[in-house]
Order: sequence, then structure tokens, then C-alpha cells
Amino acid sequence: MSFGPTASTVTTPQNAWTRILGALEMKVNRQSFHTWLKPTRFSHANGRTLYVRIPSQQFQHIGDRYADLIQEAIDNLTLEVDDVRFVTVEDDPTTPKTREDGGFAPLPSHSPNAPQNSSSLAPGRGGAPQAPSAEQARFDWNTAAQLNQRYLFENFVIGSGNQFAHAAAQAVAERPSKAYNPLFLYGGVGMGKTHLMHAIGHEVKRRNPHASIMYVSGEKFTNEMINSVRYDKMTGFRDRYRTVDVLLIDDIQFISGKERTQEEFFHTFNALHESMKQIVITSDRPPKELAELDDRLRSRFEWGLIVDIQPPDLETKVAILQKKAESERVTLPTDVAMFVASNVRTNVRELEGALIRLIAWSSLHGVEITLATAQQCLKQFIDTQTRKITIEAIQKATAEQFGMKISELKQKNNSRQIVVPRQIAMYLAKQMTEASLPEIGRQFGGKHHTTVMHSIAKIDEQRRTDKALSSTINKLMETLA
Ligand SMILES: Nc1ncnc2c1ncn2[C@@H]1O[C@H](COP(=O)(O)OP(=O)(O)OP(=O)(O)O)[C@@H](O)[C@H]1O
Repeated sequence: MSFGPTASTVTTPQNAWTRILGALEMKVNRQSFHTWLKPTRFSHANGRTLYVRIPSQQFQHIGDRYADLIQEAIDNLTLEVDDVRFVTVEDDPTTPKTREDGGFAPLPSHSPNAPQNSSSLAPGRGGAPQAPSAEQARFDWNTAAQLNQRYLFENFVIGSGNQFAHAAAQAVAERPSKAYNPLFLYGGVGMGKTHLMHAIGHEVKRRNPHASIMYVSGEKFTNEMINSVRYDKMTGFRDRYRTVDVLLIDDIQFISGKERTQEEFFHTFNALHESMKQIVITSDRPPKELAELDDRLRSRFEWGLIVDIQPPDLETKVAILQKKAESERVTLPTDVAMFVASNVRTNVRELEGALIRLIAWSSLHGVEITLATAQQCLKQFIDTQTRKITIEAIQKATAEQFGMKISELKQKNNSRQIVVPRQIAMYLAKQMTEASLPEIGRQFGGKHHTTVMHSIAKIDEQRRTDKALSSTINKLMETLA
């Protein structure tokens, strides 16, 4: 089908998107283009609707954000395109999803459990989403290994809370079914369980390209089983699950309380274990706390190794942010990373959310990522989830750290033992509270705002080169966060 007006400018759907991207590149600032638009790929066309693959749900907003520019490009290039829709790898019917189809999804996806939807340049014009075709239904039916390309061991930051889980995952990936079988990873929301699980799949595949890996959530396993029972397809279901080399089953807690699913999983587990195939399981709780789990399954989960993942400490959070920023090809200054890490205290997914927001914000406004932009952009985000850090709390923590009285921080004493802690406390007050410079000055015994500014600049400069100072500041931030 031609997407262009005349034979001399025949445009295939694929190069229609390439041409639109080319036009956008001229209009959008470089960082935004590289962050948001370049990673997109043409997927398929349906009539005059282009479907464009995006790496993750976080890219959905580009449909809105660049709607006018995309429309302008379509008009200028006189393309016969009515609508552009953005789909993630999970929603894209062209994604190879079965082992037979080639296994892995070609583009990264943020969350394998992300809600399924697509965003459209012209939501009204494209019509309601179409019912899945027989072909698509077949794909859904055959869902097998779908590994997020970003969830690799090398992208996983090791910290005290996850190092054991990481080591166990690596051992399993290096010696499937010989190290720990099953490997049972558990921990809170967004702690990296799925990431480690996918990393095992990638690593096994890297070492043995013929290995068949299947990743499935407890929910999907349940749904597939229900459908198999309903349509009398249990033989196919069993064949599919019992012939893999590595079964990665995420969020197993979903099957607790579901008798028939547990029964089926019990037999799947036995069949795989007996044939020396590796099973990796994740859960939000350890087996003994899965109240409605069949005892037979619980005891099998305990055959191998059960490891928990604890929330990351401040340093790990900073390292995660820097790694994520690096993969987005964005420079994240250390003070900004510290600010985000010490203020976003929930889970790593939230941390990533804050970073993506920051990157989007800076590219949208065409400004650099600095502490000031981070404070402005993440204000609402942070306010809703953190308790307020006060200057008094900062003074108390700093005084304790340096073994001095709080009142000394406010005195007119310019000895080095007092000046340095005071400057650090002022610096923290600027970073961790919303107090203005005059307000900070007032709370430190009536210092002029230019003195405060000078102190902050000095610490900011020194902590880049002085490791001991930097570690003291990190420690204080951690105490306060
Ligand atoms: N140590 C880490 N290093 C790098 N990225 C991490 C780390 N821990 C978590 N993440 C990232 O945080 C996000 C959430 O992680 P993941 O989906 O693996 O969490 P989860 O424990 O499976 O959560 P849930 O129980 O909600 O499914 C992912 O993007 C993952 O890459």
C-alpha cells in the first residue's frame, strides 16, 4: 500500500514513520528527540493508521506531546496517514511471543505487567480499538518468553539489600538446575525481583542460545490455564509449560487460593524439576506467609533457595539513578541524584518515575538538569510522599554527627570546627528543604543571605573532590531522609 500521493514519492508505511521522524528531528530539541522519539520503531499499519512501537508505557505521552508536530509533518509530507498510534511491545500484535516465533521481544519494555493500552495521536479519529484478530489471539495464546531487554545483570545495581539475591540469581543463570532449584525471590513492590528474573533468562540464553526460556506471571499462568480448560486445550498447555528449560514465574502469590491453578502448577513444577529444568519464582512474600498456598507447593518452594530483597540504601539508590540516567544518555549531577534518592523513599520504580519525569521536564522546557530544576519539577511528586524535613532536624543531625551543640551552629564563631559543620548544615537545608536563603540565614543565628549562598557554593564545590566530605553529607542525608 502506498502512503504517499504519487508513484514517484511512493512511501511505504515503514518509511512514512521514518520520514515523520526525520521531520520531527528538525523541530524537537536534540535531547528530547534522542530520549523520546529515536527509540520508536514502525510496527505495522492498518489502513491509514500507523502503529509505532514504543519501548515502554513511559513513552505513551509522546502521542499527546508531539501530536501537533506529527500532524504538521504528515501534512507537509502529504502522507496518507490519518492516525498514528503508539503501542508497547506487550500490546503489539507483531511482537514474536512464542519460543517457536523466536523468543525475545526486539524492543525493551518497562514493565512486563504494565496495563495494556495504546496511545493515539488522534484518539477520536482512529476509532475504537479493534477486537483481536484470530492471528493476534493465537499470539496471546502462545505467550512465552518475553524478556525486557533492559533487565540485564549489568544494569542491576548491587547494594547491601540485594547482593545475596543477585549472587543467587547469577549462580542460577550460570548453572541452571544445578545451583538452586527452585530459586525463590521475594520482596516488596519495585525491589527488582522481576529485573533479576529476566536477567537470569537473558544470561541463560546468552550462554546457551538453544535454551528455551519461558517468562510468565502467576496471573497469566492462571488465565491461560482457565482458557485451556475451557477450550479443551490442556494438552497443548501442558506441553508448552513442561518442555521449557527455564521457567520464570513472576508474582506467584497470585495463584494462592486458586485450587485448580495450584494443582496444575504443582504438576508443572514436578515435571520440570524431575527433568532437571530450572524454575525461578518471585513473590511479594516468603512461601510460609502465602496463607492460601497449598502445603505441597510450599514445601517444594522450600526445596531450593529462598532469598529476600530489601529496599536499597541511599548509596544504592543514587547508583541506580545514575545507571538509569546513563542508559537514557542523560547526565545526572551527583547533587541531583542525591536529592532525588533522599526524597523519593518508596521503591525503585518510584525512583525511576521521578527520574523520567525529570528528564521529560528538562527536555520539555529546554533546560539543564540541575538541583534547582529537580526541586521545581519534583516538588509535587515529593511533597505527596515524604514527610517534611526541617532545618531544626538538619541542625540536630549535623550537631550529632560532629559532636557539638546545636547552639554552636548558630553562634558567631568562625573557628574551622564550627564553620565547616555550619556550612554543611546550610547546604543540606538548601537541598532538603524549601527554605529561602534569607530564611536559612535567620535560622543560623542571623547570617546574611550572601553568606549562606557562599557557604552552599563552597560545600557544593568541595564535595566533588573531597571524598570524606561527600560521604559525611551522604550519611547525613540518609539519616534525615
Ligand atoms: N538494584 C537495581 N538496579 C537497577 N534497577 C533496579 C534495581 N532494583 C529495581 N530496579 C528497577 O526498578 C524497577 C522495578 O523493578 P522490578 O519490576 O524488577 O520490581 P519487582 O520487585 O518485580 O516489583 P513488583 O513486585 O511490583 O513486580 C525496574 O525498572 C528495575 O529495573
